[in-house]
Amino acid sequence: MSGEARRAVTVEEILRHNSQSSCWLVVDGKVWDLTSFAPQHPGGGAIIWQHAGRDASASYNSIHAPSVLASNLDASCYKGELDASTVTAEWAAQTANDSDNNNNNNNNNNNDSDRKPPLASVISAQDFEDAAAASASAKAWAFYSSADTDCVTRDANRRDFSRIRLRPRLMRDVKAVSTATTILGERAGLPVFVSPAAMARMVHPDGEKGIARGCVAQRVPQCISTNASFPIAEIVASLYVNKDRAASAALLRHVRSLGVRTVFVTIDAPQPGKREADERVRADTTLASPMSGARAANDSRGGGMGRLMGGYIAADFTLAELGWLRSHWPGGRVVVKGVQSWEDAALCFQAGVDGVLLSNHGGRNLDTAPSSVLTLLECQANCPEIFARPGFEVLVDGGIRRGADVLKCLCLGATAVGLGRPFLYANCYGSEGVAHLVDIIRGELETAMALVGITDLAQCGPEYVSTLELDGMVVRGREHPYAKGRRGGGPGYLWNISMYMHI
Ligand code: HEM
Ligand SMILES: Cc1cc2nc3c(=O)[nH]c(=O)nc-3n(C[C@H](O)[C@H](O)[C@H](O)COP(=O)(O)O)c2cc1C
Repeated sequence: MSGEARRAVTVEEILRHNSQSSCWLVVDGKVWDLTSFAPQHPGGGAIIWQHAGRDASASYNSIHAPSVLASNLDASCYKGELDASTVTAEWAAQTANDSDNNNNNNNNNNNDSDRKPPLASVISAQDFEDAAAASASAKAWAFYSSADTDCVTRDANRRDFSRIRLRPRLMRDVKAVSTATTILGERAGLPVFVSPAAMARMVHPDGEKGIARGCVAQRVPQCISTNASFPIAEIVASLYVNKDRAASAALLRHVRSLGVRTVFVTIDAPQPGKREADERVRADTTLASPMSGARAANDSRGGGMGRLMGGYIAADFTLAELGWLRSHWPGGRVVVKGVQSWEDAALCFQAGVDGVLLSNHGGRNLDTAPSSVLTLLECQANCPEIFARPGFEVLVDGGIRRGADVLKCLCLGATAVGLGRPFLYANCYGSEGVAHLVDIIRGELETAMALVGITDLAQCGPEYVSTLELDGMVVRGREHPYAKGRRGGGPGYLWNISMYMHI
């Protein structure tokens, strides 16, 4: 920052930039010009314009790490230090009103401890979910829990696990049960990893860092979203996501240089879903802040936070570009996340990637897509070869809430499973909550393993599950069993992949 930019800036001057056409705001005593950046803000321009000419520290700090502004904006956007001697009671009071509005509508971390039960009384993933429902802000709860339109797929992800029954084999020695395994070449304490989820800071100031701390000791690998609340270097050692390929390549190089060995490419979000609970909360916020201009961010499909995230996503990343991705990820592993049909799983397998994550984004993008465990069954029925190649991993996420769900996936050929929302919910308690969740899932898995008669994950096999209740829903082959008519021929098989990186 230049010497000139370090000058003291008066409130009177800041107030001259209180509009969309000239938008300055103060964060932690520093004055920033966000005029050009605001329309591209991934969380929407409205939230920034709402604070034009004011102090935005409370709003900013509840979501972002201190370094985000400086590391994403050009140095010329920094205007100097707030001249504290010029702060008037009226300016300070307006700022306080804004923060109250924002905290009520958007953020949290304000005195929620009395609404959460003590951690020691939490004994299941569902208990964590209930604790989050009771203690997170309306905004955070809507963002985390919502899913596309009628939430059919989100709910089926969970329900289909209860439709698969375990088949115990008894009279075996199950005194010593081990859940240790390897996931994508990394030693792991159990066959579970953290699925990437944006904005973990909405329920706890430590955000993804808290999840990381809770996982390291438990040897649970964490997949970090490019929409994380912190710079990546602060988590493993926040990312500004850019859909232009050169920026993505630079991002890959940076992440690789931090020692990250696996990149997950999420393909199931070329368009974000229509998450109505999330959109309704945003609509409420807009109404509460008439000067925000947020209506401009709403279109006929709604303007929730999830929808705004879509601005990041390139909808033209295709199978052919997996080679490009590999060239920018030398020596590392590539996993394709969001596979929802056996045909795409087989294509990824043939393309030579290191694995697929069978996932429907927790039901957040395309409602009525198959539950993830149904996709797993579909792969078994149509392309069993993908389970046989050493080194090619079939991972699953979506609706996994119990150790028994983990066991069912492994018995059906998965090498490991991801949990998304449970980690976000556990993070309401910070890293301690995250570690506690891992303990719970491990304990449930050990019990389920012993009770079906196995002591090591290598012994998992399809003989321990009955899938009869789901078998009628498993697609076989490429063709519809009887619907053969097609108007206009159709485009055949197209692959539309988004460039949405994860490490
Ligand atoms: C260069 C600076 C900034 C960057 C790179 C940035 C980036 C982001 C990103 C990636 C998101 C998440 C979007 C999503 O995943 O849905 C977000 C959301 C958000 N940001 Fe920023 N941001 C910046 C500045 C600010 C400032 C100055 C404020 C305060 C006025 C702010 C307040 C918020 C809020 C409140 C959200 C949540 C959106 C919502 O409530 O719907 N950000 N930002
Ligand atoms: C709040 C939230 C944010 C998410 N953000 C991302 C993301 O940034 N990238 C991504 O690939 N998947 C994202 N996902 C999807 C998860 O990685 C995962 O596929 C899904 O949550 C698994 O389902 P579950 O929540 O039922 O465990 C997100 C999920 C949630 C709930």
